[in-house]
Amino acid sequence: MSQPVSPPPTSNHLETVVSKKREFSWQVAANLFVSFKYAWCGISYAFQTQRNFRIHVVICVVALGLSIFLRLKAVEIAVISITSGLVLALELLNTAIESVVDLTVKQAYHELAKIAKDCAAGAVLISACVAVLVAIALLFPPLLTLILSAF
Ligand SMILES: Nc1ncnc2c1ncn2[C@@H]1O[C@H](COP(=O)(O)OP(=O)(O)OP(=O)(O)O)[C@@H](O)[C@H]1O
Repeated sequence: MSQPVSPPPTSNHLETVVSKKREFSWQVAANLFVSFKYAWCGISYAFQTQRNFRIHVVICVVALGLSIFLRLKAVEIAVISITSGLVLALELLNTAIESVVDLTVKQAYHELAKIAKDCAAGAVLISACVAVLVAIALLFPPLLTLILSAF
């Protein structure tokens, strides 16, 4: 049994949505500086409320600090920065998705809410595993050399 599907939007409908300058938004940032302020609010919220985000921030700072201390090549520091930044960015998106899901279903159980949250958490997990592998591959050899040279 096929489910009823709504017809695709007409080009006229799309023009209406696009031309009305985000009429569904409660507020739109007035300028670039205000946009940065809201972005910082999001980062600050995640840091205060998400234990995993705090852990990832600490690990990223340690990894970047070590890569500078161990005088890694610029390209290696860039790779560690990219993988670290990806973890933090996905953690923020995970928090955003959690909030939207909670806003939508509140405390009710819904299979689609579970899929959305589980997939968002999975994205963070994959990026974190890749970041750890990259950090081990790039930091471990010079770290081992440094430790062995101390004895
Ligand atoms: N409304 C819901 N309906 C169905 N399952 C839910 C719902 N809310 C949460 N869950 C399940 O509980 C799990 C944990 O929910 P939570 O909101 O803490 O997300 P989380 O991704 O684990 O959070 P964090 O990233 O902070 O650890 C989700 O991954 C999901 O499997």
